[in-house]
Amino acid sequence: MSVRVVARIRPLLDKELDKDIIVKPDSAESGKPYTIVKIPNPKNEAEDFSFAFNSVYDQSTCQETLFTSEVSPHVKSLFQGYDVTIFAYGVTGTGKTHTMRGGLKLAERGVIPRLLSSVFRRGKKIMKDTEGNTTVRVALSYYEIYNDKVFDLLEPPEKRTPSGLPLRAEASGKTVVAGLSERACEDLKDFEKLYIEANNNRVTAATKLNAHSSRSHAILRVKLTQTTGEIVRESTASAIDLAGSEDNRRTDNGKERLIESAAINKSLFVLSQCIEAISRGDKRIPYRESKMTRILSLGQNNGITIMILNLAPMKSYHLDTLSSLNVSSRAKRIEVREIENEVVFKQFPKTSSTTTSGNIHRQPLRPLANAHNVHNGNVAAAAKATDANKPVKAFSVYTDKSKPTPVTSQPLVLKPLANTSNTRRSTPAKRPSDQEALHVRPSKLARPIGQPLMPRSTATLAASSTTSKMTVSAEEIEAMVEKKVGEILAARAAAEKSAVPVQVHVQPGLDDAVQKRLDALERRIESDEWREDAKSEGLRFLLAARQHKERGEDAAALKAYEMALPFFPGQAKLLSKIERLKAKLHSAERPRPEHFFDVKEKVTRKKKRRTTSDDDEVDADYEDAEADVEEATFVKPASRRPRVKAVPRTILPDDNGPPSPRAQQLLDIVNSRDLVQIKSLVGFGAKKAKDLVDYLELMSVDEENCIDSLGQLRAVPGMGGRTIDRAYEGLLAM
Ligand SMILES: Nc1ncnc2c1ncn2[C@@H]1O[C@H](COP(=O)(O)OP(=O)(O)OP(=O)(O)O)[C@@H](O)[C@H]1O
Repeated sequence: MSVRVVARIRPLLDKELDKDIIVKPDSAESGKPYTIVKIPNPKNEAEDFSFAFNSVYDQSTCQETLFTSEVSPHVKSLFQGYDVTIFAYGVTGTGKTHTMRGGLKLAERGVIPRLLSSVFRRGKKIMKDTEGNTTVRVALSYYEIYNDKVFDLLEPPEKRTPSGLPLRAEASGKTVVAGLSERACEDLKDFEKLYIEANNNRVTAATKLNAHSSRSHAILRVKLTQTTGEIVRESTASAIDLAGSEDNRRTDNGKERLIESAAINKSLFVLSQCIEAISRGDKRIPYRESKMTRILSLGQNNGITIMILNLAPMKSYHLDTLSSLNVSSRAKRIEVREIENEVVFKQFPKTSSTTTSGNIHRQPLRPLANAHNVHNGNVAAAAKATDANKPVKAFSVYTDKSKPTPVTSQPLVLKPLANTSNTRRSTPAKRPSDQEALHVRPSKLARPIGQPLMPRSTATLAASSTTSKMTVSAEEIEAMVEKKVGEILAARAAAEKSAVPVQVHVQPGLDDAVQKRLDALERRIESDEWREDAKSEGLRFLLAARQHKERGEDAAALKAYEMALPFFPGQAKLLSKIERLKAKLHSAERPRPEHFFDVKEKVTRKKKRRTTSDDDEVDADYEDAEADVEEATFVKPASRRPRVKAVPRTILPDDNGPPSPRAQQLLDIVNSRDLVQIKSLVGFGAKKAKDLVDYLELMSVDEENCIDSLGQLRAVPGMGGRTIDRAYEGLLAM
């Protein structure tokens, strides 16, 4: 993934005064374009802080200049199959909506209408140039995330459900919004009509700071589909107008606005955590902690990301501006490499013998452009080969001079080339098949002779660094790629076919305790402990299976276990469960109680040592998942995590009411921001304590802004689930 971070300083508005300007652009060398933002140190105004960006746009920058410099070059990449994400970040009232949406007049149109206009123009040209052989289709989705819930903006507000639309992890690792509508869009007029209508649906509420403050993150998704015969190339441009971060004390917010602000601050905080983690090169990016970051998938997605930091130049925004400058300057350290997308066919090649023969006429994978992908085994390996000192997973640092070249100027190749979620995993896969596929990815370098699609310099570099290591033949690679794609498609088909409800619902007949544990598991699935989206999908199936089993619905349980199988392929215990259920259904004899099997299996599993290394990884995945299902349902929970000992279940005081003395004690400890005190709470390790303190620091620059209720505390990232209950119960036990 590549992230380009630019800053835009807005002009003064009517009542703002020149003398209050404190934010200024600067250049690294005189006469060069601006790349630095300067702002005084609030504690010593004689001293300036400098923040470096890829580009800085001053108050005089018009909409066209910003678009031409920052977005327009990536439209070509979009048509080459890359995903492009553009998001505006900044404090309320700094010009995010102006930048993304803009005004109605032609000159004032923002990034979004200009992007659409560009896409339609280029699409028409392609259709004309290919005399209709290539068709280009544009479809729009538009949704908002309000209070961490997703709502479709193309649907009227009456159709909204209180809980909003769920997110779904695709087998490819991509996170999508389930049930989101998509409208085909023929031309700019179509788009404008849809866009205006949808914006009327957007939740906005006036605040003291800005009379038209947007209180939700708005995400426009432009899906581009180019079809030439059987070959489909799909890519997506996402334009995101983030809600503004703000300081509640200055906005005189009421209760409702406070809740909105908490949700906004939470998601922006998680965004900043993700950015920080990526820039540090962490393995674990906490992107799953808010819906917005899950959808953005920072650090997970491929393609091109442009972050526009909007800034107001005045003193009244001083501390907020500093905070957002801090976040964005971290984003600037995110690695700057793009990844080529993988191949997909409109129709997956039939499983006839020809597809596995050496005669197939499809390209295994697209050529390496100027890209190296840290998530991709072979490219990372190639990078390693060329730079032994550089860790494969490391992120490189921008130099201010290096404006990232999005894609090499290769011609539009009407070859199987698509950005599809179907064949891509965001993280190194755990399943053996995926591992295998990753290891064989040198296929990108084993392009059939005579098709030098790679720019020469890149090709030479890549080849020189890897050819000596090539041990797999083109046919073998073909077969392996085929196998990999087949597996993914099978998993997807299985998931689509499923009639088994995979969401956890309240089930009559399950007692409260069991239901609570199921709910807890559901939350865990959503939490960062389930970083592997595909794995959590598999877990959902397992969970559904266990519910069915508990209710004696063996046929449905069998089906759900079968649905889980693609996520844990070849997993022996899962297979044996399936077999047992089949046998049980077949014989229809009265079985022993199901939980008897489970307990026994669990004990046996614990005693047994695994021996086959090939199966280790998949078994570990499966067993993790299965252990969680068991823990959540019927078996005495395994003591995998420390528990509060022998404390009778406590009734917590009303989350949003006045805190009880004990709750107040908990809040005092939290508000102390003292790591030692916070770490003394049950369930708080060093990391959790630090995250909490960081959050409090980010929420307010001084120490007056405190958490006043357990409800507010629960809204803090990482404080979900039973965290607060356990800390509270722990205090009682002391
Ligand atoms: N570059 C600019 N040129 C002219 N006016 C601007 C510019 N940027 C922002 N403005 C004006 O500043 C005001 C606030 O901008 P805008 O509503 O876009 O802020 P925002 O960051 O989207 O706020 P919120 O987070 O509340 O949605 C608007 O009146 C807008 O027209």
